[in-house]
Amino acid sequence: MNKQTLSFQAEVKQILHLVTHSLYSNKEIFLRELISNASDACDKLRFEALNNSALYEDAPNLEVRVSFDAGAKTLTITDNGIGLSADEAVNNLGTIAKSGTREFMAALEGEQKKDAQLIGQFGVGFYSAFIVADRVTVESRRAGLPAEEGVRWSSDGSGDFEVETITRPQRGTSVTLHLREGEEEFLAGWKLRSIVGKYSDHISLPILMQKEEWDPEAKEQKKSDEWTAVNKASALWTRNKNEITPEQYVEFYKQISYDTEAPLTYTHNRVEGRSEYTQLLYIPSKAPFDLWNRDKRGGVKLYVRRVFIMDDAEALMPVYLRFVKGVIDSADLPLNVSRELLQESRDVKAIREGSTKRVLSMLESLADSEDEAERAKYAAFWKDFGQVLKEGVGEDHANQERLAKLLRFASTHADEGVSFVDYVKRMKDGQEAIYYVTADSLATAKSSPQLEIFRKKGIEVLLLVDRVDEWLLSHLYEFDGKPLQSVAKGAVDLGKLEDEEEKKHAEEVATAFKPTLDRLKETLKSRAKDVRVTTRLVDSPACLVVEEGDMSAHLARLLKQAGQDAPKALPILEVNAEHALVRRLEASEKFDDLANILFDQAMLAEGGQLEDPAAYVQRVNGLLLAA
Ligand SMILES: Nc1ncnc2c1ncn2[C@@H]1O[C@H](COP(=O)(O)OP(=O)(O)OP(=O)(O)O)[C@@H](O)[C@H]1O
Repeated sequence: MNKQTLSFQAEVKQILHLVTHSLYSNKEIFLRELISNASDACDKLRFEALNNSALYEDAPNLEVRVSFDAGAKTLTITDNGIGLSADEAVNNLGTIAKSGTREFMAALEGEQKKDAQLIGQFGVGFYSAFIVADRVTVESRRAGLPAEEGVRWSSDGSGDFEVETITRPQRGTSVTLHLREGEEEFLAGWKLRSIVGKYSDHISLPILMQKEEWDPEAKEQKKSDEWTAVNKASALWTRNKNEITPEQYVEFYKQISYDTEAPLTYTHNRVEGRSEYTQLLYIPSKAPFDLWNRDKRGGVKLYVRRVFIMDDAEALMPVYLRFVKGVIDSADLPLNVSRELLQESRDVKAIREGSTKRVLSMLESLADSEDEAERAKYAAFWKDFGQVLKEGVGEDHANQERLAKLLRFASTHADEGVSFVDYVKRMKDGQEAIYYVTADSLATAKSSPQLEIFRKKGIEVLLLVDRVDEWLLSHLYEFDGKPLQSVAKGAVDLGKLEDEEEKKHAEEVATAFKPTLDRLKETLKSRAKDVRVTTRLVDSPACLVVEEGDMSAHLARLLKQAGQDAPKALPILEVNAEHALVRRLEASEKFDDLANILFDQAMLAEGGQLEDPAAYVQRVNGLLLAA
């Protein structure tokens, strides 16, 4: 073919115009695109050669070379992949507009129009060369064609391109960029290496560059004839599990997470079925400093067929698993997937569900392990990440039950590490509910007067002292069919755990106490919704509880601390009619003072604050002096 000048197709012209005039940030992306095309071309050769190994000619090792000529101001990306025939060059590099073209242009006209990253999302990667080049020359020969059937394609990216036949002994393609004025930064080895490292490290082919050495006389870097790989050239996750050592897994984790410590655990699987993908997911051993930032994007990188697509693909993991690091490599997603598309994609949904389940299984196998060291790992995980995992109970209904099993609490039985499963195993005969108390600290929780009857009867109570626990409780009502019941809400109903005799005795005490009770109600009517006799106390004279549907006093305090309005519901004062102090009320001349002191002390015991501490002190002092 003699030299021909052809016109770009109308839409391609528009794209080129936009590319050269609108993309100012992240220009370096062009290298990723061209390397990705080169790697695709090698994949295609590999595929075609499955049936025709002659296509490898005398160069069976597939590779990509990146070189530059500072004098000529050119940058060249060469591959020995499938190559292009003259017809393919004409069609694929100028005549046939791609399906993503129109969307790409619409996006460019939108808000973020200046970001070159956009180009990668729409399958028009080749044209990104024109962001930094005012002429692009492609020389190529398709594998299997004779050397004389090579092609040269060249364009300045305005309206036309030229094609001609050339002789090209070597198979594959080289794309040469004649850099624009002002783009000389891409003529430095270190710069190119850093871009390759950033975007193309996990391309599984070697990306080679000429080794450079410092020439002290010329005072510049001199290229040697030796070509070395800039990337690691092997996507770890694509290799077979049994070919990867634990050290390699750890090293890879450190590379992608910037963590200096080894991960707690990891999982590596190839998932096949409706959606095909590989997952390599790690759980760090320590919480990062920004764990609490829910807006922080996830730590999972998305690859499509080994080509890096994006970091922080939050659509791949639920927010409550934001500490998970790793790689997901999809075989189904298009290379041009955008964040927006990710949110809607069914494949991504399947990946997210599958990966969530994987992470949970990973945690379960630690938590339920026969091996004590593994269980200790779970305890360490829980210490750092437990509160974040609790968020999942409200956010991930599909996995709520599995998450509930992974929760760990303090209880009246042990200061940490109590699971619902442990609790249920220890439930007393006839016990129907899982009892808990919420408080600001373990000490306050442990000394809650409301626990007394439970202690006396040997019933375990969970002590919930994390800030997120109240929130957790608003999403989790039961475990294993057993309702979660606050010991500080509503009347105590130990149901079958109470025997008839006790009930009868309590009723008698209550009847005898009735006149005093009425006086108490009257005295405290501005402070307590109700005053009643209780059986929940053993050693304490009184305690405060709230009505079944009301907000717990602890939650109300948390909201107040956070500057939010909490509904003002008066508490109920419950008194232990058999306590010496309460008995004293009846005959006391200082009934009002004693009544208020009882109320204030109940408030203090549950970690609350007195509205008028001075009045309390005065009353106590008055009584002390009278004694
Ligand atoms: N190095 C190469 N070797 C062989 N063919 C190439 C090469 N680079 C580009 N091509 C051809 O040019 C076409 C257009 O490339 P372009 O980057 O614009 O889109 P794409 O590669 O199909 O999509 P994407 O950018 O999402 O990978 C490719 O589909 C391919 O046929």
